[in-house]
Amino acid sequence: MTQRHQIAVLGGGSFGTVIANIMAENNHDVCLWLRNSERADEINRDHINSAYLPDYPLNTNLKASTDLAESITGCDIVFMAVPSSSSRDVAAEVAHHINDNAIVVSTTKGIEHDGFKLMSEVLAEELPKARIGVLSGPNLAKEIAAQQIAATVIASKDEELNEIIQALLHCGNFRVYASSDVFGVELGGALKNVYAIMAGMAAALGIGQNTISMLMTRSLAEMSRFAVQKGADPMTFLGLSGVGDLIATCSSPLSRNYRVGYELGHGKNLDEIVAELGQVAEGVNTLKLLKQQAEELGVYMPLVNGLYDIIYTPKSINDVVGTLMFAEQSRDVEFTVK
Ligand SMILES: NC(=O)c1ccc[n+]([C@@H]2O[C@H](COP(=O)([O-])OP(=O)(O)OC[C@H]3O[C@@H](n4cnc5c(N)ncnc54)[C@H](O)[C@@H]3O)[C@@H](O)[C@H]2O)c1
Ligand SMILES: O=P(O)(O)OC[C@H](O)CO
Repeated sequence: MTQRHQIAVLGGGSFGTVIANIMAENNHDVCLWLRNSERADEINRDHINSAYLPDYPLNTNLKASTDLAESITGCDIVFMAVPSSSSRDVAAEVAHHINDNAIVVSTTKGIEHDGFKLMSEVLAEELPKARIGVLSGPNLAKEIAAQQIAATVIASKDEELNEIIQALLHCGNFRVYASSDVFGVELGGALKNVYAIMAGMAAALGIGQNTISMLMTRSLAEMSRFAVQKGADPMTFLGLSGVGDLIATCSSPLSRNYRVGYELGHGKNLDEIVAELGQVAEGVNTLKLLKQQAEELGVYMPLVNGLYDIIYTPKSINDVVGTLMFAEQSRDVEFTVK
């Protein structure tokens, strides 16, 4: 018989709710921590999170709480599913209540403003005794909630942690692969959000399949070039957390980042789009950080620069496309060419 774990999932948005529910279905004790007491009451009473996933019935084993101490105390596993802008603050609070050597898994696909830190790095600083992992992959929460088949990656150097998380989340429609490349898995999840904005914008302009293929493939090349410069293994980008998530997010209106791009492509203002979305589109923040970091490292990232120019400078989409198409002739898959 598999061990029954006591688990807290921090963040009651769409992804937090979905993973919490899978683990509750797998017969673990799961508490979803969220700030909104009406939503917590609704989950406990009606077993639904109507604000995020109104058609997704929740397992009656899944409890919700607005009390962080109550949610975490005694847990051996904690999942972080809050936006990157809140991760450090939440982790600092978690530090007061968490068991030594508990497992903490980040699901957040974003980058911290100061120092270009990924969330596992933030967690390691705030929770130095925790065993840390990262969960990332092509995981549009609404598709998982609709019981569509999906897969993800758990990444940690701690092989036992990987095995525990694989067993926790595995079910008939969700499969978990393992990796030891924490940095590569996490970086892929954060970077692809930027290219999803671009893909959404392109979709709004009615582009064809050749153009879509070019955009996605050159996005992967650009991400990989950046990753190599940061010391990451570009091969990880060929997996689910890299190209897999890039395809999902660049192809689906269920992605918030794609939707931001789609509205931009229709001429809407960014601030208005973000306010109307009401959920986190991490790519908006990541774009600025990525452009700055690429400049500091001297990495050539024409797609990132072009998107930045369209959003934050008076340059039009046509100006940027013109610049990209007449850039110096280049090699394909050049990041592997020595
Ligand atoms: N939705 C997906 O398909 C998906 C899949 C995989 C990973 N992710 C990543 O997971 C993270 C969360 O995504 P999501 O889809 O659940 O986002 P979301 O916007 O649906 O939910 C985030 C939740 O966190 C809450 N929150 C924000 N700041 C908080 C704070 N300081 N304390 C407590 N709660 C706070 C928000 O109120 C919201 O309920 C993102 O980084 C995202 O990239 C999302
Ligand atoms: O809705 P998005 O754009 O944050 O994308 C969600 C997930 O990252 C898809 O894997």
